[in-house]
Amino acid sequence: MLNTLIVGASGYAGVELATYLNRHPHMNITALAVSAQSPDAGKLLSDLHPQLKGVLDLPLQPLRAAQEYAGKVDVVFLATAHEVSHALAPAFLDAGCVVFDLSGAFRVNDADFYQQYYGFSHQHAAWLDKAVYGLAEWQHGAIKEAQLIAVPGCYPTASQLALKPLIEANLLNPAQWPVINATSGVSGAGRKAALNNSFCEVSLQPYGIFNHRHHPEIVAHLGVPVIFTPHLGNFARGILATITCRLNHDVSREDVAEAFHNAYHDKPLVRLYETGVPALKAVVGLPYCDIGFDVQGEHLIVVAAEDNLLKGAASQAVQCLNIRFGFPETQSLI
Ligand SMILES: NC(=O)C1=CN([C@@H]2O[C@H](COP(=O)(O)OP(=O)(O)OC[C@H]3O[C@@H](n4cnc5c(N)ncnc54)[C@H](OP(=O)(O)O)[C@@H]3O)[C@@H](O)[C@H]2O)C=CC1
Ligand SMILES: CC(=O)N[C@@H](CCC(=O)OP(=O)(O)O)C(=O)O
Repeated sequence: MLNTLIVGASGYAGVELATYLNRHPHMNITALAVSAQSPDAGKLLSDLHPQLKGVLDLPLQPLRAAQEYAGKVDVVFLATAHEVSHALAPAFLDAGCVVFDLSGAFRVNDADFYQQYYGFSHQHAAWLDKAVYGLAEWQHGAIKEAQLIAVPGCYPTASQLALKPLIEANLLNPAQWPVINATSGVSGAGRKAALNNSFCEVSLQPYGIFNHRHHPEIVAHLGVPVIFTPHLGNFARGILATITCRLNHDVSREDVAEAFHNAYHDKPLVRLYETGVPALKAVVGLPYCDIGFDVQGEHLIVVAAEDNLLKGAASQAVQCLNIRFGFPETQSLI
């Protein structure tokens, strides 16, 4: 059994992690933590998230110092804001824990990127260097060796799973950058109340045009330029990405299907559609990324759908845990 701590357990991603890890046969949840000043400290997780009543009635503990858990936990999940993960991860890593960070704090190995897109100066270049990007289907070997796994962002997971097979197979015409239009449910913004994610304010709108922090994350890991425009929709969860690309001359529909098949035929958490394209209802509440496409001449439209809190966050983190420790990849997920 591996002892684990979930930091940020009361949040939207944290409660999903707690649910998966609670039913994982090789994991023991040692503690659930929130901030030292949290108004929820001392409450049961199941008081805040009643779907866990009688299932997981552990209290939320205020996290005063990471060192309190040294020697007591083997694995730490950080489901915390980027700055919080940035501050906490090194202490857990120095104590020998394997850390799965759901934030953006260790995803891109470029210190300037953090100043520009996250508004803080990165202080842990050595850990940034060692961190492995946890895009599970593509990083199996590196994840197995890693002590710090930076779980990808929600939009970057859907976008990269859709585009990477096409890029690897050299099917895309570089003269036209892939155009990613993706819509997320409001849970993508976390559980804290804010005017811009309150019920009456949200309709359907693009945001972060040309400057969302997931754009450089996608480009850094795909290795090709893209146009990325996120949208906020008036539903709770799910991301649907519609991606328009230009194929190289003479690339057929069959070539596209073969590239996806080669990439994912043995990957249980990516589901390919032989015809049609996915809708959110196929993936909400589930740990899959579903991918479908259509071709007209040299034009290709790929659609990828996932639950932002699951394949876009918590289930991918647990998938990475399973890979890291040699458990079946879908253990506790399906
Ligand atoms: N929501 C999503 O779709 C996705 C989220 N992510 C990333 O996952 C992380 C968590 O996101 P999400 O669950 O949405 O966020 P939430 O705002 O819902 O939850 C944040 C959690 O962190 C806790 N917390 C805040 N400050 C501290 C602190 N100093 N020490 C310990 N715990 C703290 C909060 O509790 P309290 O404030 O009471 O202390 C809460 O439990 C973020 O980095 C986010 O970017 C990644 C992919 C998708
Ligand atoms: C709808 C919404 O607000 N989504 C968030 C992205 C989700 C998230 O938490 O960001 P990471 O994946 O980088 O951790 C946003 O656009 O900032």
